[in-house]
Amino acid sequence: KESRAMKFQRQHMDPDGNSSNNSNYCNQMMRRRNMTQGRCKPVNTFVHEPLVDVQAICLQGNITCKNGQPNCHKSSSSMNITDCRVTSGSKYPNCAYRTSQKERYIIVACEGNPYVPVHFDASV
Ligand SMILES: Nc1ncnc2c1ncn2[C@@H]1O[C@H](C(=O)NS(=O)(=O)C[C@H]2[C@@H](O)[C@H](n3ccc(=O)[nH]c3=O)O[C@@H]2CO)[C@@H](O)[C@H]1O
Repeated sequence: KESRAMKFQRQHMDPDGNSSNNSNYCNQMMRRRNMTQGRCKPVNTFVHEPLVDVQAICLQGNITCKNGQPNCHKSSSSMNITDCRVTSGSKYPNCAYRTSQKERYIIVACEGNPYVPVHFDASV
């Protein structure tokens, strides 16, 4: 069974990638990372920073997550990310995404021992 930490990495980590001038990045990556099975996952963010830097976010002060839990943390600096958003013309199983490259602070939820990211909450 995939751990929540590994699921977070599968869904959100792409340290060596970037989507600048690759409008197909999300179409490729959403499929490659298994987020187009059963349905097209509507929204997903990939983070183009080293894993250790994203894990270090869990050391920041606690903030409230969108779901009201108190175990979210915001990155201390902005990060290179790609937002993938399903297009209106997208028809399962041919999931079609808009690729948006951004520099944003990111907010993740952390859990466990070791205390690591398990959920991507938002970017700001
Ligand atoms: N505090 C917590 N602590 C611990 N765990 C927590 C906590 N909260 C949820 N989980 C768990 O996480 C799991 C999960 O998949 N949550 S999810 O909301 O659907 C993820 C969102 C995110 O993947 C994506 N998104 C969204 C915006 C964006 O900018 N970028 C972007 O990528 O869209 C998804 C839907 O929004 C689920 O098991 C839930 O129980």
